[in-house]
Amino acid sequence: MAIIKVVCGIIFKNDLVLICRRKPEKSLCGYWEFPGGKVEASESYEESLRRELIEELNLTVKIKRHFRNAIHHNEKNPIQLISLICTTEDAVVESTDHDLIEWVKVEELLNRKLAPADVSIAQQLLDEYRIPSDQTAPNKSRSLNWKYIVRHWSGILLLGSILFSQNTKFDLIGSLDSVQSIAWLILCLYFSAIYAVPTLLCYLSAFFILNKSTIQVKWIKLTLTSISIAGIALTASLTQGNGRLMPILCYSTAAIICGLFFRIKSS
Ligand SMILES: Nc1nc2c([nH]c(=O)n2[C@H]2C[C@H](O)[C@@H](COP(=O)(O)OP(=O)(O)OP(=O)(O)O)O2)c(=O)[nH]1
Repeated sequence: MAIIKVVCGIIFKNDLVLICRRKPEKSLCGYWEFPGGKVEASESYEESLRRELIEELNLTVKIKRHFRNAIHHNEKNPIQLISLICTTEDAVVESTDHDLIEWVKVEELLNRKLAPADVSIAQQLLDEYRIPSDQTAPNKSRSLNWKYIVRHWSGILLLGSILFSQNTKFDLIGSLDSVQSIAWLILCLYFSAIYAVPTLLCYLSAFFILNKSTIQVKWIKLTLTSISIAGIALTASLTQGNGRLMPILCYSTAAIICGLFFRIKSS
Protein backbone atom coordinates (compact mmCIF):
# COMPACT_ATOMS: atom_id res chain seq x y z
CA MET A 1 0.00 0.00 0.00
CA ALA A 2 1.49 3.36 -1.06
CA ILE A 3 2.58 5.60 1.76
CA ILE A 4 1.19 9.15 1.59
CA LYS A 5 3.64 11.86 2.53
CA VAL A 6 2.23 14.78 4.49
CA VAL A 7 4.42 17.69 5.55
CA CYS A 8 3.60 19.94 8.48
CA GLY A 9 5.07 23.07 10.03
CA ILE A 10 5.84 23.41 13.72
CA ILE A 11 5.50 27.16 13.45
CA PHE A 12 6.85 29.29 16.28
CA LYS A 13 6.02 32.91 16.95
CA ASN A 14 7.94 33.98 20.04
CA ASP A 15 7.54 30.91 22.26
CA LEU A 16 4.14 29.83 20.98
CA VAL A 17 3.34 27.16 18.41
CA LEU A 18 0.53 27.31 15.86
CA ILE A 19 -2.05 24.52 15.86
CA CYS A 20 -5.24 24.31 13.83
CA ARG A 21 -8.45 22.29 14.23
CA ARG A 22 -9.64 20.39 11.16
CA LYS A 23 -13.04 21.51 9.83
CA PRO A 24 -16.14 19.28 10.28
CA GLU A 25 -16.30 18.36 6.58
CA LYS A 26 -12.70 17.09 6.46
CA SER A 27 -11.21 13.73 7.37
CA LEU A 28 -10.06 13.66 11.01
CA CYS A 29 -12.51 16.48 11.67
CA GLY A 30 -12.24 18.03 15.11
CA TYR A 31 -8.63 16.92 15.53
CA TRP A 32 -5.94 19.55 16.05
CA GLU A 33 -2.85 19.42 13.83
CA PHE A 34 0.30 21.27 12.89
CA PRO A 35 -0.73 22.92 9.61
CA GLY A 36 0.51 21.48 6.32
CA GLY A 37 -0.69 19.02 3.73
CA LYS A 38 0.09 16.32 1.22
CA VAL A 39 3.41 16.49 -0.62
CA GLU A 40 2.88 16.56 -4.37
CA ALA A 41 5.12 14.67 -6.82
CA SER A 42 8.30 16.58 -7.70
CA GLU A 43 7.95 18.92 -4.71
CA SER A 44 10.53 19.13 -1.94
CA TYR A 45 9.18 19.09 1.63
CA GLU A 46 10.02 22.78 1.98
CA GLU A 47 8.25 23.75 -1.26
CA SER A 48 5.25 21.69 -0.32
CA LEU A 49 4.98 23.23 3.16
CA ARG A 50 5.33 26.79 1.82
CA ARG A 51 2.60 26.13 -0.77
CA GLU A 52 0.20 24.54 1.72
CA LEU A 53 0.65 27.34 4.27
CA ILE A 54 -0.02 30.03 1.67
CA GLU A 55 -3.05 28.13 0.32
CA GLU A 56 -4.60 27.34 3.70
CA LEU A 57 -3.53 30.20 5.96
CA ASN A 58 -1.96 32.84 3.71
CA LEU A 59 1.08 32.47 5.97
CA THR A 60 4.73 32.99 5.08
CA VAL A 61 7.33 31.19 7.21
CA LYS A 62 11.07 30.84 7.58
CA ILE A 63 11.94 27.13 7.61
CA LYS A 64 14.65 26.46 10.18
CA ARG A 65 15.22 22.71 10.12
CA HIS A 66 13.76 19.27 9.76
CA PHE A 67 12.37 17.90 13.02
CA ARG A 68 10.94 14.35 13.15
CA ASN A 69 8.80 12.05 11.01
CA ALA A 70 5.88 10.01 12.28
CA ILE A 71 3.81 7.26 10.68
CA HIS A 72 0.06 6.82 11.08
CA HIS A 73 -1.84 3.86 9.63
CA ASN A 74 -5.36 5.07 8.88
CA GLU A 75 -8.02 2.80 7.39
CA LYS A 76 -7.02 3.65 3.77
CA ASN A 77 -3.30 4.35 3.46
CA PRO A 78 -0.42 4.74 5.85
CA ILE A 79 0.68 8.37 6.08
CA GLN A 80 4.14 9.64 6.87
CA LEU A 81 4.05 13.01 8.62
CA ILE A 82 7.24 15.02 8.08
CA SER A 83 7.64 17.97 10.43
CA LEU A 84 9.72 21.09 9.79
CA ILE A 85 10.44 23.71 12.43
CA CYS A 86 9.60 27.24 11.24
CA THR A 87 9.18 30.76 12.49
CA THR A 88 6.87 33.49 11.28
CA GLU A 89 6.23 37.16 11.80
CA ASP A 90 2.81 37.03 10.14
CA ALA A 91 -0.52 37.10 11.90
CA VAL A 92 -2.86 34.24 11.05
CA VAL A 93 -6.40 35.39 10.46
CA GLU A 94 -8.31 32.40 9.08
CA SER A 95 -7.88 29.03 7.42
CA THR A 96 -9.60 27.39 4.50
CA ASP A 97 -9.24 23.93 6.11
CA HIS A 98 -9.70 24.66 9.81
CA ASP A 99 -12.43 26.08 12.02
CA LEU A 100 -10.14 27.10 14.90
CA ILE A 101 -6.59 28.42 15.05
CA GLU A 102 -4.55 28.83 18.23
CA TRP A 103 -1.07 29.73 19.39
CA VAL A 104 -0.15 27.52 22.34
CA LYS A 105 2.85 26.76 24.52
CA VAL A 106 4.74 23.56 23.69
CA GLU A 107 3.75 22.16 27.12
CA GLU A 108 0.07 22.61 26.26
CA LEU A 109 0.16 20.68 22.99
CA LEU A 110 -0.65 17.28 24.49
CA ASN A 111 -3.72 18.70 26.27
CA ARG A 112 -5.39 19.07 22.86
CA LYS A 113 -7.02 16.30 20.84
CA LEU A 114 -4.21 16.10 18.30
CA ALA A 115 -4.34 13.92 15.15
CA PRO A 116 -2.48 10.62 15.81
CA ALA A 117 0.75 11.33 13.93
CA ASP A 118 0.82 14.87 15.34
CA VAL A 119 0.69 13.42 18.87
CA SER A 120 3.95 11.59 18.28
CA ILE A 121 5.59 14.73 16.88
CA ALA A 122 4.27 16.83 19.80
CA GLN A 123 5.63 14.32 22.34
CA GLN A 124 9.10 14.48 20.79
CA LEU A 125 8.90 18.26 20.62
CA LEU A 126 8.04 18.40 24.29
CA ASP A 127 10.97 16.12 25.13
CA GLU A 128 13.38 18.29 23.18
CA TYR A 129 12.15 21.69 24.35
CA ARG A 130 11.34 20.97 27.98
CA ILE A 131 14.84 21.55 29.34
CA PRO A 132 16.44 24.74 28.01
CA SER A 133 14.85 27.92 29.30
CA ASP A 134 17.27 30.46 27.91
CA GLN A 135 17.03 29.37 24.27
CA THR A 136 14.17 30.29 22.02
CA ALA A 137 12.89 27.06 20.57
CA PRO A 138 13.26 27.49 16.80
CA ASN A 139 16.78 28.84 17.08
CA LYS A 140 17.95 25.89 19.12
CA SER A 141 20.67 24.46 16.94
CA ARG A 142 20.32 20.99 15.44
CA SER A 143 21.85 18.59 17.91
CA LEU A 144 24.62 17.46 15.57
CA ASN A 145 27.68 16.64 17.54
CA TRP A 146 30.81 18.39 16.28
CA LYS A 147 32.87 15.91 18.30
CA TYR A 148 31.70 13.37 15.72
CA ILE A 149 34.11 14.99 13.26
CA VAL A 150 37.05 14.57 15.62
CA ARG A 151 36.13 10.98 16.46
CA HIS A 152 35.34 9.97 12.90
CA TRP A 153 38.58 11.43 11.53
CA SER A 154 40.83 10.18 14.33
CA GLY A 155 39.20 6.79 13.86
CA ILE A 156 39.76 6.75 10.10
CA LEU A 157 43.40 7.78 10.45
CA LEU A 158 44.22 5.41 13.31
CA LEU A 159 42.22 2.35 12.26
CA GLY A 160 43.06 2.91 8.58
CA SER A 161 46.78 3.20 9.38
CA ILE A 162 46.68 0.05 11.54
CA LEU A 163 44.99 -1.92 8.76
CA PHE A 164 47.30 -0.50 6.11
CA SER A 165 50.54 -1.01 8.06
CA GLN A 166 49.53 -4.59 8.94
CA ASN A 167 48.68 -5.39 5.33
CA THR A 168 51.77 -3.87 3.78
CA LYS A 169 54.61 -4.56 6.18
CA PHE A 170 55.41 -7.95 4.69
CA ASP A 171 55.06 -6.82 1.08
CA LEU A 172 57.15 -3.70 1.40
CA ILE A 173 59.93 -4.31 3.84
CA GLY A 174 59.80 -7.99 4.65
CA SER A 175 59.08 -9.28 8.12
CA LEU A 176 59.36 -6.53 10.75
CA ASP A 177 60.05 -6.88 14.44
CA SER A 178 57.68 -5.14 16.87
CA VAL A 179 59.69 -1.90 17.14
CA GLN A 180 59.93 -1.64 13.35
CA SER A 181 56.20 -2.41 13.09
CA ILE A 182 55.35 0.45 15.43
CA ALA A 183 57.70 2.79 13.53
CA TRP A 184 56.01 1.75 10.26
CA LEU A 185 52.56 2.37 11.81
CA ILE A 186 53.63 5.87 12.96
CA LEU A 187 54.96 6.59 9.47
CA CYS A 188 51.64 5.50 7.92
CA LEU A 189 49.75 7.63 10.43
CA TYR A 190 51.93 10.64 9.71
CA PHE A 191 51.57 10.45 5.93
CA SER A 192 47.86 9.62 6.04
CA ALA A 193 47.26 12.69 8.25
CA ILE A 194 49.07 14.89 5.73
CA TYR A 195 47.36 13.37 2.69
CA ALA A 196 43.97 13.64 4.42
CA VAL A 197 44.04 17.46 4.69
CA PRO A 198 42.23 18.27 1.37
CA THR A 199 39.55 15.64 2.04
CA LEU A 200 39.14 16.92 5.59
CA LEU A 201 38.53 20.46 4.29
CA CYS A 202 35.78 19.19 1.95
CA TYR A 203 34.33 17.13 4.81
CA LEU A 204 34.29 20.12 7.20
CA SER A 205 32.61 22.37 4.61
CA ALA A 206 29.96 19.70 3.99
CA PHE A 207 29.40 19.24 7.75
CA PHE A 208 28.72 22.93 8.33
CA ILE A 209 26.43 23.24 5.28
CA LEU A 210 24.49 20.07 6.15
CA ASN A 211 24.17 21.13 9.79
CA LYS A 212 22.11 24.13 8.69
CA SER A 213 19.99 22.07 6.31
CA THR A 214 16.75 20.20 6.93
CA ILE A 215 18.22 16.88 5.76
CA GLN A 216 17.78 13.90 8.06
CA VAL A 217 20.71 12.98 10.28
CA LYS A 218 21.20 9.49 8.77
CA TRP A 219 21.65 11.04 5.30
CA ILE A 220 24.16 13.55 6.71
CA LYS A 221 26.17 10.66 8.14
CA LEU A 222 26.00 8.80 4.84
CA THR A 223 27.08 11.91 2.90
CA LEU A 224 30.05 12.57 5.21
CA THR A 225 31.21 8.95 5.01
CA SER A 226 30.85 9.02 1.22
CA ILE A 227 32.92 12.23 1.03
CA SER A 228 35.62 10.54 3.14
CA ILE A 229 35.70 7.48 0.88
CA ALA A 230 35.72 9.57 -2.32
CA GLY A 231 38.58 11.68 -0.89
CA ILE A 232 40.51 8.56 0.18
CA ALA A 233 40.13 7.01 -3.30
CA LEU A 234 41.15 10.21 -5.07
CA THR A 235 44.14 10.88 -2.79
CA ALA A 236 45.34 7.28 -3.04
CA SER A 237 45.03 7.33 -6.83
CA LEU A 238 47.08 10.52 -7.04
CA THR A 239 49.77 9.46 -4.58
CA GLN A 240 50.11 5.69 -4.67
CA GLY A 241 50.40 4.78 -8.34
CA ASN A 242 49.90 1.03 -8.84
CA GLY A 243 49.66 0.20 -5.16
CA ARG A 244 46.54 2.30 -4.63
CA LEU A 245 43.98 -0.44 -3.95
CA MET A 246 45.28 -1.39 -0.50
CA PRO A 247 45.13 2.12 1.05
CA ILE A 248 41.70 2.70 -0.48
CA LEU A 249 40.41 -0.55 1.03
CA CYS A 250 41.99 0.00 4.45
CA TYR A 251 41.04 3.65 4.96
CA SER A 252 37.57 3.24 3.40
CA THR A 253 36.84 0.28 5.69
CA ALA A 254 37.93 2.45 8.62
CA ALA A 255 35.66 5.31 7.40
CA ILE A 256 32.64 2.99 7.24
CA ILE A 257 33.30 1.30 10.59
CA CYS A 258 33.86 4.62 12.39
CA GLY A 259 30.90 6.20 10.57
CA LEU A 260 28.62 3.42 11.84
CA PHE A 261 30.13 3.32 15.32
CA PHE A 262 30.12 6.99 16.37
CA ARG A 263 26.91 8.90 17.04
CA ILE A 264 26.41 12.19 15.24
CA LYS A 265 23.50 13.32 17.42
CA SER A 266 24.43 14.64 20.82
CA SER A 267 20.99 14.38 22.42
N1 LIG B 1 -1.77 15.85 9.95
C1 LIG B 1 -2.22 14.58 9.96
N2 LIG B 1 -2.86 14.09 8.87
C2 LIG B 1 -3.28 12.82 8.92
C3 LIG B 1 -3.04 11.99 10.05
N3 LIG B 1 -3.58 10.76 9.80
C4 LIG B 1 -4.11 10.81 8.56
O1 LIG B 1 -4.67 9.90 7.98
N4 LIG B 1 -3.95 12.06 8.01
C5 LIG B 1 -4.40 12.45 6.69
C6 LIG B 1 -5.58 13.39 6.68
C7 LIG B 1 -5.44 14.06 5.34
O2 LIG B 1 -6.01 13.24 4.33
C8 LIG B 1 -3.93 14.12 5.14
C9 LIG B 1 -3.40 15.48 5.52
O3 LIG B 1 -3.22 16.29 4.41
P1 LIG B 1 -4.26 17.45 4.00
O4 LIG B 1 -4.80 18.08 5.22
O5 LIG B 1 -3.63 18.30 2.95
O6 LIG B 1 -5.32 16.60 3.31
P2 LIG B 1 -6.49 17.11 2.43
O7 LIG B 1 -6.58 18.61 2.48
O8 LIG B 1 -6.34 16.48 1.10
O9 LIG B 1 -7.68 16.54 3.29
P3 LIG B 1 -8.68 15.39 3.01
O10 LIG B 1 -9.43 15.85 1.84
O11 LIG B 1 -7.91 14.12 2.81
O12 LIG B 1 -9.47 15.40 4.28
O13 LIG B 1 -3.38 13.13 5.98
C10 LIG B 1 -2.38 12.52 11.18
O14 LIG B 1 -2.18 11.83 12.18
N5 LIG B 1 -1.99 13.83 11.09
